[in-house]
Amino acid sequence: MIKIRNLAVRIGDRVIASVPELDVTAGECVAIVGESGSGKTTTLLATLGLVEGAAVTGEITLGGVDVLGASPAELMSVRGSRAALVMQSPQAALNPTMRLGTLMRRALARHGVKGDEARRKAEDAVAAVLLDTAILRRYPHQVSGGQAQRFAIALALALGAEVVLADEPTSALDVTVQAEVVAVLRRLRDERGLAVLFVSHDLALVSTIADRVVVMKEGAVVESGTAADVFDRPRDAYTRELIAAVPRLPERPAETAATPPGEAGRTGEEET
Ligand SMILES: Nc1ncnc2c1ncn2[C@@H]1O[C@H](COP(=O)(O)OP(=O)(O)OP(=O)(O)O)[C@@H](O)[C@H]1O
Repeated sequence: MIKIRNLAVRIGDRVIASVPELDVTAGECVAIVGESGSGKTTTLLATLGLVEGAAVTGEITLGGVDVLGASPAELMSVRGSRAALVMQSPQAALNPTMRLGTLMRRALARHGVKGDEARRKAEDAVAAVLLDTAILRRYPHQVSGGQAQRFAIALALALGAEVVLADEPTSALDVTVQAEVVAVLRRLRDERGLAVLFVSHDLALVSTIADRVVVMKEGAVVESGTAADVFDRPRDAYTRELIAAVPRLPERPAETAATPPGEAGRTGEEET
């Protein structure tokens, strides 16, 4: 789904993100963590071909498309369908004058999906993120931040997204709502094989979803490995510092990779 090799993003002489190797496969969540300015967002935006004003070199494949060699039209097409960006403030990205159902229908129509099929896809996607279909009749200002976030994920699913790139998707939300949004992503990863690239500075939250973790500092990867390796046996001093700064890491879901699909990482909170 995502393959990065020898990525370097430079502004003048300064390398703001350098990632030798990063893969995200179907049914897997990889988190990039690190303090502010470490290069997390730059890496995510480079993966989508959205970095501007910087020189990007290396190899990036997203949903089968060679991002650095693709035409603008090819990039638009992969971003609009197979890969979706979920941002911090989804409400800001939703047209305030349209009901969510209209918004979803218009997006589907642009992909040639109309009528009953569009209605069915919209309802399926909304149910997949554990929202009531009544939400489709509401305007963006009539839903909470967590609901808007989940609707944004539903929109991506309806359009056929196989990979979601989430940039601090939960930092504008309170803790319980954060847990709900992450539970939805976890469920979609486990049940639909969604690939998730999750960028966050919140290690406690990351520990509840990541299968693998990449730690960045000052634009470089200082450590990467399975969540168990990075959280339980950190090798790098900076990773140990980051972990020490978290009051108490929540218990991670039972080893996600070894658990059959549909069972991994499920907790009661997602049913709320
Ligand atoms: N277009 C740009 N022009 C100049 N500098 C930039 C640009 N984009 C990013 N940077 C710099 O590159 C570095 C990495 O930024 P980036 O946003 O990737 O960090 P981050 O780890 O995502 O931080 P945060 O958690 O605060 O979002 C920062 O020092 C930032 O100021």
